[in-house]
Amino acid sequence: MSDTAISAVRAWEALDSRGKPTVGCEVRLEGGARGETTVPSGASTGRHEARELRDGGIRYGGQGVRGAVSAVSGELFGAVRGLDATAQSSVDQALRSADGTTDLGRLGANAILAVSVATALAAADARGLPLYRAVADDDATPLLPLPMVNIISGGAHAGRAIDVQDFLAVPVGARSFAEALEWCSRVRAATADVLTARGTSPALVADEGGLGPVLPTNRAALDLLTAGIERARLRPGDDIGIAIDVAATQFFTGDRYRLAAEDRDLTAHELIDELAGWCDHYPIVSIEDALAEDDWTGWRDATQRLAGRQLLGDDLFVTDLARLDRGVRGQVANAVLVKPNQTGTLTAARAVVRHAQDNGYTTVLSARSGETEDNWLADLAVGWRTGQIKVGSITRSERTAKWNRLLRLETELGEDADYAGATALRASARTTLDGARRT
Ligand SMILES: O=C(O)[C@@H](CO)OP(=O)(O)O
Ligand SMILES: [Mg+2]
Repeated sequence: MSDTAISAVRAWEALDSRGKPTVGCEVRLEGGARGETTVPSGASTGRHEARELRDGGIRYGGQGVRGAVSAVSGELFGAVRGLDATAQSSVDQALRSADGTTDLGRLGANAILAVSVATALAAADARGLPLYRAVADDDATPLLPLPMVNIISGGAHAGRAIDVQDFLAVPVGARSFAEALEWCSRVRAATADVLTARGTSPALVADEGGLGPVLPTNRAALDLLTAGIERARLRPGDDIGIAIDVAATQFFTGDRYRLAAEDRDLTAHELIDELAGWCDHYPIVSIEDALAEDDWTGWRDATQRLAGRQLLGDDLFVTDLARLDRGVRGQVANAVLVKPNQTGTLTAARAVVRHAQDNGYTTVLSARSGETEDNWLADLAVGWRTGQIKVGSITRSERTAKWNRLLRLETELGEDADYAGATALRASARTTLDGARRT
Protein backbone atom coordinates (compact mmCIF):
# COMPACT_ATOMS: atom_id res chain seq x y z
CA MET A 1 0.00 0.00 0.00
CA SER A 2 1.34 3.43 -0.83
CA ASP A 3 1.47 6.20 1.78
CA THR A 4 -1.30 8.08 0.01
CA ALA A 5 -3.77 5.18 -0.07
CA ILE A 6 -7.00 5.85 1.87
CA SER A 7 -6.95 3.77 5.04
CA ALA A 8 -9.86 5.13 7.10
CA VAL A 9 -12.94 7.31 6.68
CA ARG A 10 -14.93 8.41 9.71
CA ALA A 11 -18.04 10.57 9.96
CA TRP A 12 -20.15 12.26 12.61
CA GLU A 13 -23.09 14.63 12.91
CA ALA A 14 -22.11 18.28 13.29
CA LEU A 15 -23.89 21.64 13.22
CA ASP A 16 -23.90 24.26 10.48
CA SER A 17 -24.13 28.01 11.13
CA ARG A 18 -27.93 27.83 11.31
CA GLY A 19 -27.63 25.22 14.05
CA LYS A 20 -28.90 22.53 11.71
CA PRO A 21 -27.37 19.09 11.33
CA THR A 22 -24.67 18.45 8.77
CA VAL A 23 -21.92 15.94 8.08
CA GLY A 24 -18.41 16.00 9.54
CA CYS A 25 -15.81 13.66 8.03
CA GLU A 26 -12.19 12.63 8.42
CA VAL A 27 -10.12 10.79 5.81
CA ARG A 28 -6.88 9.13 6.87
CA LEU A 29 -4.12 7.83 4.62
CA GLU A 30 -1.72 4.90 5.10
CA GLY A 31 1.23 7.19 5.71
CA GLY A 32 -0.57 9.07 8.52
CA ALA A 33 -1.73 12.14 6.56
CA ARG A 34 -5.29 13.26 7.23
CA GLY A 35 -8.00 15.67 6.15
CA GLU A 36 -11.14 16.80 7.96
CA THR A 37 -14.18 18.81 6.91
CA THR A 38 -17.70 19.78 7.89
CA VAL A 39 -19.85 20.45 4.82
CA PRO A 40 -22.21 23.41 4.24
CA SER A 41 -25.88 23.48 3.21
CA GLY A 42 -28.13 25.99 1.41
CA ALA A 43 -31.61 27.39 2.10
CA SER A 44 -32.54 28.87 -1.26
CA THR A 45 -31.69 25.64 -3.02
CA GLY A 46 -32.26 25.08 -6.72
CA ARG A 47 -34.53 22.25 -7.85
CA HIS A 48 -31.74 20.76 -9.96
CA GLU A 49 -29.09 20.62 -7.25
CA ALA A 50 -27.60 17.32 -6.15
CA ARG A 51 -29.67 15.99 -3.27
CA GLU A 52 -28.58 16.09 0.37
CA LEU A 53 -29.92 13.77 3.05
CA ARG A 54 -31.16 16.19 5.71
CA ASP A 55 -34.75 15.53 6.82
CA GLY A 56 -35.62 18.86 5.29
CA GLY A 57 -32.87 20.25 7.48
CA ILE A 58 -35.01 20.54 10.58
CA ARG A 59 -34.21 17.88 13.16
CA TYR A 60 -30.81 17.43 14.68
CA GLY A 61 -30.07 13.74 14.72
CA GLY A 62 -32.82 12.95 12.22
CA GLN A 63 -32.61 9.99 9.88
CA GLY A 64 -31.45 12.15 6.96
CA VAL A 65 -28.12 13.28 8.33
CA ARG A 66 -27.73 10.02 10.23
CA GLY A 67 -28.18 8.23 6.94
CA ALA A 68 -25.52 10.40 5.32
CA VAL A 69 -23.15 9.80 8.24
CA SER A 70 -23.55 6.04 8.08
CA ALA A 71 -23.15 6.15 4.31
CA VAL A 72 -19.76 7.84 4.76
CA SER A 73 -18.36 5.34 7.21
CA GLY A 74 -20.05 2.39 5.49
CA GLU A 75 -20.62 2.26 1.73
CA LEU A 76 -18.50 5.26 0.79
CA PHE A 77 -15.52 4.13 2.84
CA GLY A 78 -15.88 0.72 1.18
CA ALA A 79 -15.82 2.38 -2.24
CA VAL A 80 -12.66 4.44 -1.70
CA ARG A 81 -10.67 2.19 0.67
CA GLY A 82 -7.17 1.69 -0.72
CA LEU A 83 -7.58 4.27 -3.50
CA ASP A 84 -4.83 6.84 -3.99
CA ALA A 85 -6.03 10.10 -2.39
CA THR A 86 -3.89 12.15 -4.77
CA ALA A 87 -5.98 10.85 -7.70
CA GLN A 88 -8.97 13.05 -6.83
CA SER A 89 -10.97 12.31 -9.95
CA SER A 90 -10.75 8.52 -9.44
CA VAL A 91 -11.85 8.89 -5.84
CA ASP A 92 -14.74 11.16 -6.87
CA GLN A 93 -15.74 8.74 -9.62
CA ALA A 94 -15.79 5.87 -7.11
CA LEU A 95 -18.01 7.94 -4.78
CA ARG A 96 -20.41 8.77 -7.59
CA SER A 97 -20.61 5.14 -8.75
CA ALA A 98 -21.19 3.94 -5.19
CA ASP A 99 -24.27 6.18 -5.03
CA GLY A 100 -25.41 5.17 -8.48
CA THR A 101 -28.03 7.93 -8.95
CA THR A 102 -27.63 11.09 -11.01
CA ASP A 103 -28.66 13.44 -8.19
CA LEU A 104 -26.64 11.52 -5.54
CA GLY A 105 -29.85 11.21 -3.55
CA ARG A 106 -29.33 7.62 -2.40
CA LEU A 107 -26.30 8.16 -0.16
CA GLY A 108 -26.56 11.96 -0.13
CA ALA A 109 -24.61 14.71 -1.88
CA ASN A 110 -23.57 15.96 1.56
CA ALA A 111 -22.06 12.55 2.40
CA ILE A 112 -20.23 12.42 -0.92
CA LEU A 113 -18.91 16.00 -0.76
CA ALA A 114 -17.63 15.37 2.77
CA VAL A 115 -15.46 12.47 1.56
CA SER A 116 -14.40 14.32 -1.59
CA VAL A 117 -13.19 17.41 0.33
CA ALA A 118 -11.59 15.47 3.19
CA THR A 119 -9.72 13.39 0.59
CA ALA A 120 -8.36 16.55 -1.09
CA LEU A 121 -7.21 17.86 2.28
CA ALA A 122 -5.57 14.56 3.19
CA ALA A 123 -3.80 14.40 -0.18
CA ALA A 124 -2.48 17.95 0.27
CA ASP A 125 -1.30 17.03 3.77
CA ALA A 126 0.51 13.97 2.42
CA ARG A 127 2.24 16.05 -0.23
CA GLY A 128 3.16 18.73 2.31
CA LEU A 129 1.31 21.34 0.25
CA PRO A 130 -1.30 23.94 1.18
CA LEU A 131 -4.64 23.06 -0.42
CA TYR A 132 -4.58 25.97 -2.89
CA ARG A 133 -1.30 24.65 -4.28
CA ALA A 134 -2.41 21.01 -4.32
CA VAL A 135 -5.56 21.77 -6.37
CA ALA A 136 -3.89 24.15 -8.84
CA ASP A 137 -2.57 23.34 -12.30
CA ASP A 138 1.23 22.97 -12.18
CA ASP A 139 2.12 26.26 -13.84
CA ALA A 140 -0.78 28.32 -12.45
CA THR A 141 -0.06 31.48 -10.46
CA PRO A 142 -2.27 31.70 -7.35
CA LEU A 143 -5.02 34.29 -7.86
CA LEU A 144 -6.58 36.15 -4.94
CA PRO A 145 -10.26 36.67 -5.78
CA LEU A 146 -12.33 39.84 -5.91
CA PRO A 147 -14.76 39.44 -3.01
CA MET A 148 -18.48 40.18 -3.09
CA VAL A 149 -19.69 40.82 0.44
CA ASN A 150 -23.28 40.63 1.63
CA ILE A 151 -24.40 43.85 3.34
CA ILE A 152 -28.22 43.62 3.24
CA SER A 153 -30.26 40.42 3.13
CA GLY A 154 -33.83 39.67 2.13
CA GLY A 155 -35.64 36.67 0.70
CA ALA A 156 -35.22 33.24 2.25
CA HIS A 157 -32.34 34.42 4.43
CA ALA A 158 -34.22 37.22 6.20
CA GLY A 159 -37.84 36.23 6.65
CA ARG A 160 -38.66 37.64 3.18
CA ALA A 161 -38.64 41.21 4.53
CA ILE A 162 -37.66 42.25 0.99
CA ASP A 163 -37.85 40.12 -2.14
CA VAL A 164 -34.27 40.33 -3.41
CA GLN A 165 -32.11 37.95 -1.39
CA ASP A 166 -28.67 39.59 -1.35
CA PHE A 167 -27.37 43.15 -1.75
CA LEU A 168 -23.60 42.91 -1.88
CA ALA A 169 -20.65 45.26 -2.01
CA VAL A 170 -18.10 44.62 -4.78
CA PRO A 171 -14.91 46.61 -4.12
CA VAL A 172 -14.04 47.16 -7.77
CA GLY A 173 -11.59 49.99 -7.07
CA ALA A 174 -9.46 48.26 -4.46
CA ARG A 175 -5.89 47.40 -5.38
CA SER A 176 -5.43 44.43 -3.08
CA PHE A 177 -7.58 41.81 -1.41
CA ALA A 178 -6.85 43.33 2.01
CA GLU A 179 -7.96 46.77 0.85
CA ALA A 180 -11.04 45.26 -0.78
CA LEU A 181 -12.07 43.60 2.45
CA GLU A 182 -11.35 46.66 4.55
CA TRP A 183 -13.61 48.72 2.30
CA CYS A 184 -16.41 46.17 2.60
CA SER A 185 -16.04 46.18 6.36
CA ARG A 186 -16.38 49.99 6.34
CA VAL A 187 -19.47 49.76 4.12
CA ARG A 188 -21.07 47.22 6.43
CA ALA A 189 -20.47 49.39 9.53
CA ALA A 190 -21.58 52.57 7.75
CA THR A 191 -24.77 50.94 6.44
CA ALA A 192 -25.64 49.88 9.99
CA ASP A 193 -24.95 53.49 11.08
CA VAL A 194 -27.32 54.82 8.43
CA LEU A 195 -30.06 52.58 9.83
CA THR A 196 -29.32 53.73 13.38
CA ALA A 197 -29.36 57.38 12.30
CA ARG A 198 -32.77 56.76 10.74
CA GLY A 199 -34.00 55.28 13.99
CA THR A 200 -34.29 51.77 12.54
CA SER A 201 -32.56 49.18 14.65
CA PRO A 202 -29.99 47.31 12.56
CA ALA A 203 -29.87 44.58 15.18
CA LEU A 204 -31.75 42.04 13.05
CA VAL A 205 -29.10 39.93 11.41
CA ALA A 206 -29.89 37.49 8.59
CA ASP A 207 -28.65 33.93 8.03
CA GLU A 208 -25.39 34.98 6.41
CA GLY A 209 -24.74 37.81 8.86
CA GLY A 210 -26.12 40.54 6.58
CA LEU A 211 -28.36 43.32 7.91
CA GLY A 212 -32.01 42.33 7.64
CA PRO A 213 -34.00 45.58 7.85
CA VAL A 214 -37.68 45.74 6.96
CA LEU A 215 -37.84 48.07 3.97
CA PRO A 216 -40.81 49.07 1.80
CA THR A 217 -39.21 48.29 -1.56
CA ASN A 218 -36.19 46.64 -3.15
CA ARG A 219 -35.09 50.07 -4.35
CA ALA A 220 -35.04 51.23 -0.73
CA ALA A 221 -32.37 48.57 -0.09
CA LEU A 222 -30.33 49.83 -3.05
CA ASP A 223 -30.67 53.39 -1.69
CA LEU A 224 -29.59 52.21 1.75
CA LEU A 225 -26.53 50.41 0.42
CA THR A 226 -25.55 53.40 -1.71
CA ALA A 227 -25.93 55.65 1.34
CA GLY A 228 -23.76 53.23 3.31
CA ILE A 229 -21.03 53.34 0.64
CA GLU A 230 -21.04 57.14 0.74
CA ARG A 231 -21.07 57.27 4.53
CA ALA A 232 -17.98 55.02 4.46
CA ARG A 233 -16.36 57.80 2.35
CA LEU A 234 -16.12 55.56 -0.68
CA ARG A 235 -17.41 56.34 -4.16
CA PRO A 236 -20.37 54.28 -5.40
CA GLY A 237 -19.34 52.87 -8.76
CA ASP A 238 -15.66 53.83 -8.73
CA ASP A 239 -14.70 52.23 -5.42
CA ILE A 240 -17.64 49.96 -4.66
CA GLY A 241 -20.03 48.43 -7.16
CA ILE A 242 -23.23 46.67 -6.15
CA ALA A 243 -24.10 43.04 -6.81
CA ILE A 244 -27.56 41.64 -6.24
CA ASP A 245 -28.78 38.06 -5.94
CA VAL A 246 -32.41 38.34 -6.99
CA ALA A 247 -32.93 34.60 -6.27
CA ALA A 248 -36.00 34.93 -8.49
CA THR A 249 -36.83 31.21 -8.30
CA GLN A 250 -37.95 31.90 -4.75
CA PHE A 251 -40.75 34.27 -5.80
CA PHE A 252 -41.72 32.78 -9.17
CA THR A 253 -45.30 31.56 -8.93
CA GLY A 254 -45.40 29.59 -12.19
CA ASP A 255 -46.18 32.38 -14.61
CA ARG A 256 -45.48 35.59 -12.65
CA TYR A 257 -42.73 37.01 -10.47
CA ARG A 258 -44.36 38.14 -7.24
CA LEU A 259 -42.68 41.06 -5.46
CA ALA A 260 -44.59 40.52 -2.22
CA ALA A 261 -43.14 43.47 -0.34
CA GLU A 262 -44.34 45.77 -3.12
CA ASP A 263 -47.53 43.77 -3.86
CA ARG A 264 -46.68 43.52 -7.57
CA ASP A 265 -46.89 40.54 -9.95
CA LEU A 266 -44.55 40.90 -12.92
CA THR A 267 -44.02 38.99 -16.14
CA ALA A 268 -40.42 38.05 -16.95
CA HIS A 269 -40.34 40.99 -19.36
CA GLU A 270 -41.54 43.39 -16.67
CA LEU A 271 -39.06 42.04 -14.13
CA ILE A 272 -36.22 42.60 -16.62
CA ASP A 273 -37.52 46.18 -17.15
CA GLU A 274 -37.47 46.67 -13.41
CA LEU A 275 -33.88 45.40 -13.17
CA ALA A 276 -32.83 47.58 -16.11
CA GLY A 277 -34.32 50.57 -14.26
CA TRP A 278 -32.24 49.71 -11.18
CA CYS A 279 -29.12 49.42 -13.35
CA ASP A 280 -29.75 52.94 -14.69
CA HIS A 281 -29.75 54.41 -11.21
CA TYR A 282 -27.36 52.35 -9.13
CA PRO A 283 -23.83 51.09 -9.82
CA ILE A 284 -24.92 47.49 -10.29
CA VAL A 285 -22.13 45.32 -11.68
CA SER A 286 -23.53 41.82 -11.16
CA ILE A 287 -27.04 40.31 -11.15
CA GLU A 288 -27.47 36.74 -9.94
CA ASP A 289 -30.56 34.63 -10.66
CA ALA A 290 -32.41 37.48 -12.33
CA LEU A 291 -35.02 34.94 -13.48
CA ALA A 292 -36.24 31.58 -12.21
CA GLU A 293 -34.24 28.36 -12.56
CA ASP A 294 -36.14 26.98 -15.58
CA ASP A 295 -37.12 30.25 -17.26
CA TRP A 296 -34.57 29.85 -20.08
CA THR A 297 -36.51 32.22 -22.35
CA GLY A 298 -36.64 34.96 -19.74
CA TRP A 299 -32.96 34.38 -19.01
CA ARG A 300 -32.06 34.73 -22.69
CA ASP A 301 -33.93 38.05 -22.89
CA ALA A 302 -32.26 39.24 -19.70
CA THR A 303 -28.83 38.34 -21.09
CA GLN A 304 -29.46 40.58 -24.07
CA ARG A 305 -31.21 43.45 -22.32
CA LEU A 306 -28.89 43.64 -19.31
CA ALA A 307 -25.73 43.01 -21.34
CA GLY A 308 -22.72 44.70 -19.84
CA ARG A 309 -23.43 43.44 -16.34
CA GLN A 310 -22.23 40.16 -14.98
CA LEU A 311 -25.29 37.92 -15.29
CA LEU A 312 -24.68 35.12 -12.86
CA GLY A 313 -26.45 31.76 -12.87
CA ASP A 314 -26.86 30.03 -9.50
CA ASP A 315 -30.18 28.12 -9.39
CA LEU A 316 -30.04 28.23 -13.20
CA PHE A 317 -26.78 26.28 -13.55
CA VAL A 318 -26.54 24.59 -10.09
CA THR A 319 -22.83 23.92 -10.75
CA ASP A 320 -23.89 21.35 -13.36
CA LEU A 321 -21.79 20.92 -16.47
CA ALA A 322 -24.71 20.05 -18.76
CA ARG A 323 -26.80 23.02 -17.62
CA LEU A 324 -23.84 25.37 -17.95
CA ASP A 325 -23.18 24.01 -21.42
CA ARG A 326 -26.80 24.64 -22.38
CA GLY A 327 -26.28 28.23 -21.21
CA VAL A 328 -23.06 28.63 -23.18
CA ARG A 329 -24.63 27.24 -26.36
CA GLY A 330 -27.78 29.33 -25.98
CA GLN A 331 -25.94 32.51 -24.94
CA VAL A 332 -27.73 32.53 -21.62
CA ALA A 333 -26.00 34.40 -18.75
CA ASN A 334 -22.29 35.19 -18.83
CA ALA A 335 -21.14 33.94 -15.43
CA VAL A 336 -21.58 30.93 -13.19
CA LEU A 337 -21.82 30.66 -9.42
CA VAL A 338 -19.90 27.57 -8.30
CA LYS A 339 -21.01 25.81 -5.12
CA PRO A 340 -19.26 22.45 -4.63
CA ASN A 341 -22.19 21.05 -2.65
CA GLN A 342 -24.59 21.63 -5.54
CA THR A 343 -22.73 19.00 -7.51
CA GLY A 344 -21.27 16.74 -4.80
CA THR A 345 -17.61 16.39 -5.74
CA LEU A 346 -14.61 18.65 -6.19
CA THR A 347 -13.89 17.10 -9.57
CA ALA A 348 -17.33 18.04 -10.89
CA ALA A 349 -17.09 21.58 -9.50
CA ARG A 350 -13.63 21.97 -11.04
CA ALA A 351 -14.97 20.84 -14.44
CA VAL A 352 -17.63 23.56 -14.29
CA VAL A 353 -15.00 26.22 -13.51
CA ARG A 354 -12.89 25.05 -16.45
CA HIS A 355 -15.80 24.95 -18.89
CA ALA A 356 -16.82 28.46 -17.88
CA GLN A 357 -13.28 29.80 -18.19
CA ASP A 358 -12.83 28.13 -21.59
CA ASN A 359 -15.98 29.84 -22.84
CA GLY A 360 -15.45 33.35 -21.49
CA TYR A 361 -17.90 33.00 -18.62
CA THR A 362 -16.71 34.52 -15.35
CA THR A 363 -16.71 32.31 -12.24
CA VAL A 364 -17.72 33.13 -8.67
CA LEU A 365 -16.95 30.48 -6.07
CA SER A 366 -19.65 30.54 -3.40
CA ALA A 367 -20.34 29.42 0.14
CA ARG A 368 -23.85 28.44 1.30
CA SER A 369 -26.16 30.23 3.69
CA GLY A 370 -25.72 27.34 6.13
CA GLU A 371 -21.91 27.35 6.47
CA THR A 372 -19.24 25.80 8.65
CA GLU A 373 -16.00 27.08 10.13
CA ASP A 374 -13.94 25.39 7.39
CA ASN A 375 -11.82 27.56 5.10
CA TRP A 376 -11.07 25.26 2.14
CA LEU A 377 -13.33 27.35 -0.10
CA ALA A 378 -10.75 30.15 0.06
CA ASP A 379 -8.01 27.79 -1.14
CA LEU A 380 -10.17 26.50 -3.99
CA ALA A 381 -10.78 30.07 -5.18
CA VAL A 382 -7.05 30.82 -5.18
CA GLY A 383 -5.90 27.51 -6.68
CA TRP A 384 -8.63 27.29 -9.31
CA ARG A 385 -8.24 31.00 -10.16
CA THR A 386 -11.98 31.61 -10.03
CA GLY A 387 -11.41 35.37 -9.89
CA GLN A 388 -14.34 36.05 -7.56
CA ILE A 389 -15.69 34.68 -4.29
CA LYS A 390 -18.96 35.12 -2.38
CA VAL A 391 -19.14 33.91 1.21
CA GLY A 392 -21.87 36.07 2.75
CA SER A 393 -21.25 38.92 5.16
CA ILE A 394 -18.09 40.12 6.81
CA THR A 395 -19.31 39.36 10.32
CA ARG A 396 -19.73 35.89 11.86
CA SER A 397 -16.92 33.42 12.15
CA GLU A 398 -18.11 30.90 9.55
CA ARG A 399 -17.69 33.76 7.02
CA THR A 400 -14.52 35.32 8.43
CA ALA A 401 -12.89 31.86 8.40
CA LYS A 402 -12.77 32.22 4.60
CA TRP A 403 -11.88 35.94 4.52
CA ASN A 404 -9.12 35.44 7.08
CA ARG A 405 -7.60 32.60 5.10
CA LEU A 406 -7.48 34.84 2.02
CA LEU A 407 -5.93 37.70 4.03
CA ARG A 408 -3.25 35.33 5.25
CA LEU A 409 -2.59 33.93 1.78
CA GLU A 410 -2.20 37.42 0.32
CA THR A 411 0.35 38.35 2.99
CA GLU A 412 2.18 35.05 2.69
CA LEU A 413 2.32 34.93 -1.09
CA GLY A 414 3.12 38.59 -1.73
CA GLU A 415 4.43 39.02 -5.27
CA ASP A 416 3.94 35.32 -5.97
CA ALA A 417 0.19 35.77 -6.27
CA ASP A 418 -2.01 37.95 -8.47
CA TYR A 419 -5.02 39.86 -7.22
CA ALA A 420 -7.98 39.62 -9.58
CA GLY A 421 -9.56 42.96 -8.66
CA ALA A 422 -12.13 44.39 -11.04
CA THR A 423 -10.66 42.51 -13.99
CA ALA A 424 -12.46 39.47 -12.63
CA LEU A 425 -15.65 41.11 -13.84
CA ARG A 426 -16.15 41.40 -17.56
CA ALA A 427 -14.55 44.53 -19.00
CA SER A 428 -17.99 45.57 -20.18
CA ALA A 429 -19.36 45.45 -16.66
CA ARG A 430 -16.66 47.86 -15.64
CA THR A 431 -17.66 50.37 -18.27
CA THR A 432 -21.24 50.43 -17.07
CA LEU A 433 -19.96 51.71 -13.76
CA ASP A 434 -18.88 54.94 -15.37
CA GLY A 435 -22.34 55.50 -16.74
CA ALA A 436 -24.16 54.61 -13.54
CA ARG A 437 -25.97 57.41 -11.80
CA ARG A 438 -28.18 57.80 -8.79
CA THR A 439 -31.52 59.48 -8.35
O1 LIG B 1 -28.37 31.84 -3.11
C1 LIG B 1 -27.18 31.88 -2.81
O2 LIG B 1 -26.38 32.33 -3.61
C2 LIG B 1 -26.69 31.30 -1.49
C3 LIG B 1 -25.70 32.18 -0.81
O3 LIG B 1 -26.16 33.51 -0.66
O4 LIG B 1 -27.77 31.00 -0.64
P1 LIG B 1 -28.16 29.48 -0.32
O5 LIG B 1 -26.94 28.84 0.21
O6 LIG B 1 -29.28 29.57 0.68
O7 LIG B 1 -28.60 28.89 -1.62
MG1 LIG C 1 -27.90 32.62 -5.22
